[in-house]
Amino acid sequence: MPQYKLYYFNLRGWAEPARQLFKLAHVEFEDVRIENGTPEWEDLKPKTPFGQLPFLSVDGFEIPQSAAILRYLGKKFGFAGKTPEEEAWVDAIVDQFKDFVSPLRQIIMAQRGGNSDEIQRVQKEVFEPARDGFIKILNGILEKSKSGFLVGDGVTWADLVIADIVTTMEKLSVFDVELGENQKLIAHREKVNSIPEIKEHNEKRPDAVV
Ligand SMILES: N[C@@H](CCC(=O)N[C@@H](CS)C(=O)NCC(=O)O)C(=O)O
Repeated sequence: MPQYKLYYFNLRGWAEPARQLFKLAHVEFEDVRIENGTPEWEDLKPKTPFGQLPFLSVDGFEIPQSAAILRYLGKKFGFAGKTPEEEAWVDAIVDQFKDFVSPLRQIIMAQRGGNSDEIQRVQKEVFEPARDGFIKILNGILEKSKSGFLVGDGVTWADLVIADIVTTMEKLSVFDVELGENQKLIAHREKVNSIPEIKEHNEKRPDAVV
C-alpha cells in the first residue's frame, strides 16, 4: 500500500471530500494540516506543485488540485462511477460546482469584510442567483435518482463534494435548511453523512465553517 499524505490547511474546504474518501475506502493516510500565514506555509508554498493547497503525495509523487486528487482517489478506491458515462456525470456535477465557487467565494469575502450593505449587495446580486441555479440543477438530478445518490446506485466523490458544500452554505447562513426547495439536498446530505465511515469521521473531525 502506498504511503499517502494529504496536505491542506486546518479547514474542511477543498480537502474534506478527499479525507472522507480515504475513510470510505479504509485506507490509511496522513492528514497534514498547515496553518496559513505561518513560516511553515511560507516555506512549503514554493515547494508545492502549483503553489497552493491541497496536494496529495503518493509515495512522494505529488498531485495538485482538489478535483484531480478526488478523481484519482475515486477511481483507485471505486467511488468514481461504475461506467465511463457515470464517471462523466460525476465530473460534470463537480465542474458545475466549480462554476459556483466564484459567487460562493464572493459572499465569503463580503462576510469577512463585515460591511452589511456590501454583504446584502453580493448576496442578492451575485450569490443568490448562482446558488438558486445550482440548487435547481441538483434538484433535477436528485429527482431522477433511484438510489438517492447523484450518480448511479452508490456513493461517488461527487456526493461527498455536494454534501460538504451544503454544510458550508448552512454554516455561512446562506442555505435555509427549512426551505421546501432545499429538502432534496438535505435528504441527500443525510444519506451521505449517515454512511458509517463518514459519520464516524465527521464526528471526530475539527469543526470549521469552511
Ligand atoms: N482550484 C484549487 C484551489 C486551491 C486553493 O484555492 N487553495 C487555497 C486555499 S483554499 C490556497 O492554497 N491558498 C494559499 C495561497 O494561495 O497561498 C483546488 O481545487 O485545489
